[in-house]
Amino acid sequence: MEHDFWHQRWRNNEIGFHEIEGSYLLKSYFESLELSSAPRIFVPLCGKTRDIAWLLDRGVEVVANELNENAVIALFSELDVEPIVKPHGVFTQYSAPKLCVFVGDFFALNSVDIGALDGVYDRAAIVALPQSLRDKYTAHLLHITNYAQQLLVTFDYDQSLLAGPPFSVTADEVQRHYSAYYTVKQLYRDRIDGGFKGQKKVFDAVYLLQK
Ligand SMILES: C[S@@+](CC[C@H](N)C(=O)[O-])C[C@H]1O[C@@H](n2cnc3c(N)ncnc32)[C@H](O)[C@@H]1O
Repeated sequence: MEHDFWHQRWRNNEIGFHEIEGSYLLKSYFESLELSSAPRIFVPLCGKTRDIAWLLDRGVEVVANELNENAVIALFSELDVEPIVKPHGVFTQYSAPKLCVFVGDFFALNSVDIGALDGVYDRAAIVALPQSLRDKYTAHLLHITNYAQQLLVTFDYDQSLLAGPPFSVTADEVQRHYSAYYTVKQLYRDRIDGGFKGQKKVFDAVYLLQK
């Protein structure tokens, strides 16, 4: 999607993807990741997700990325944390103890920006991107995270019935992107009560990607 599309969504507060209580799927499946006692997790395309608060509460150090600066300002405000804000290459870096968010284009991030990681948490990141960008997204994510294990949360539905985002990312597509690098395990898939955007048959799914 064009950057303007997302900036406009944030400007108009069209953020139906945002979960006020955070994702119950993260809470249910986070323990599946094999983590050290002080893990460091990357959250791509993070919006102002409350999942970051949940991770911080568990002692996880979070490094994240988001295009829209107002989303990141809201993220810190809702955490009730005053960030240190400074330029970092083409990014603006918002940081606080145990949290660093790079504001700017995901595709401009590199592995040095992100540093060493224990894992990646992708919720509504791959599904935010159209098919034409998803190969590029997964290749770049693998590269900058040095193939760190992932907890991946997706949606799938009949794409012919609904234009994204969120886009439908099926189990086959997850395999196609990642099976050369990880063992891909589907931990969960179930129908979302009521579906979304007028579509009743929508599923969410959780995958664990580990070497
Ligand atoms: C569907 S939302 C998901 C946000 C968050 N992961 C969540 O679960 O609430 C996708 C987010 O990706 C951001 N985004 C889109 N394209 C991006 C890019 N190229 N680089 C960084 N962030 C991007 C959007 O601004 C938006 O906040």
